[in-house]
Amino acid sequence: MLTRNVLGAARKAGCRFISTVEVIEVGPRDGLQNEKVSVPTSVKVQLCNSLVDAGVTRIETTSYVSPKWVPQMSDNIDVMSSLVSIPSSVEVSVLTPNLKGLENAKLSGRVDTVSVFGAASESFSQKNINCSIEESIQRFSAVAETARAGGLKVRGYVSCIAACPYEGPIDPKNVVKVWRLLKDLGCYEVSLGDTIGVATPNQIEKVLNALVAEGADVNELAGHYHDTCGTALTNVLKSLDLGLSKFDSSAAGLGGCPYAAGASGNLATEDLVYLCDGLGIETGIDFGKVVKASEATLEVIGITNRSKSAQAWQAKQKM
Ligand SMILES: CC(C)(COP(=O)([O-])OP(=O)([O-])OC[C@H]1O[C@@H](n2cnc3c(N)ncnc32)[C@H](O)[C@@H]1OP(=O)([O-])[O-])[C@@H](O)C(=O)NCCC(=O)NCCSC(=O)C[C@@](C)(O)CC(=O)[O-]
Repeated sequence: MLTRNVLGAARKAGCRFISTVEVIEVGPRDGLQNEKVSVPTSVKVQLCNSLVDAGVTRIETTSYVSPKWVPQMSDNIDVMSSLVSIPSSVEVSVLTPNLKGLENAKLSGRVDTVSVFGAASESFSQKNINCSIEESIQRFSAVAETARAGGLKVRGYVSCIAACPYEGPIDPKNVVKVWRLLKDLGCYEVSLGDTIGVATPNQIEKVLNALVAEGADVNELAGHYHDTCGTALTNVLKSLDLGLSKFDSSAAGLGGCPYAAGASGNLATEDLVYLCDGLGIETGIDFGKVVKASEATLEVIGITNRSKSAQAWQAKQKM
């Protein structure tokens, strides 16, 4: 339960009565997929295990896509075979664009959820998965049917909810159209991707209002906001105000999409947790442990933590 003070703070910040936020950690997949330095499997496994140790209860660990298209994820089978001991209370998800990906994902024995990923932009669909939106839904339909028959949950993504790197601004109607198709094929949750991180809160509001007007349940939506223009946290705040309580984020703000030039990382998990902690919203995640979780990965890649709140925390630790 929220205390009166916390509720007051949340109201002041414009948030509705949200007391818990579900964080879907996508760093090991979305965060790493675009890194040019090949990250050893053992480091990816350590990242996943440390994030779970930090309190993460939903984690996207890898993707079963073509190794020619995304070489960084080519060790998907090895990564997953090292993660079999992740507690069953943690929901493990992976990307599967087609039946081949699904069949490989099923081999691991530790996948709870497979994610299919569509786009509200034709051009992005072509560049990302080499087919039209319509063709992608046909593929996803086969994936969803087989996955659900095998007891797996199916999550959907809609990329380019505000803008496309090739087509520019995207009409919310196109987002609604793809959301509906994904829902109809059995996705229990649809994650809304501001793929190139350019959306501002008013645009997020338009998209969410358009979805809700067409019958979307906010409890079955997640925000997936990249932070290219520094607006990801404000988009979270706006989304909380509109009733969303699930957000994808990436430890250390790692990430970028191989088919969206210039798109920087996801919203950093640290910044999401910091915001929620300050608003008195539970995430179940230990801030300091998340900062530490990505240290080895960052060292291999040769970069520092991109999260502002993590940087401030690290500076304080050195004092
Ligand atoms: C979708 C495909 C596979 C179509 O690729 P394609 O070339 O059209 O597929 P294909 O069926 O013609 O197969 C070509 C080759 O790929 C192989 N292949 C085919 N499927 C698989 C598979 N599942 N796993 C492993 N190998 C596979 C297949 O076996 C064959 O191998 P070959 O005979 O040439 O040796 C390809 O376009 C692809 O892998 N694209 C990568 C997409 C990707 O990972 N993008 C980044 C993730 S999406 C994202 O980041 C956005 C998101 C989700 O985060 C939300 C947001 O921010 O908006």
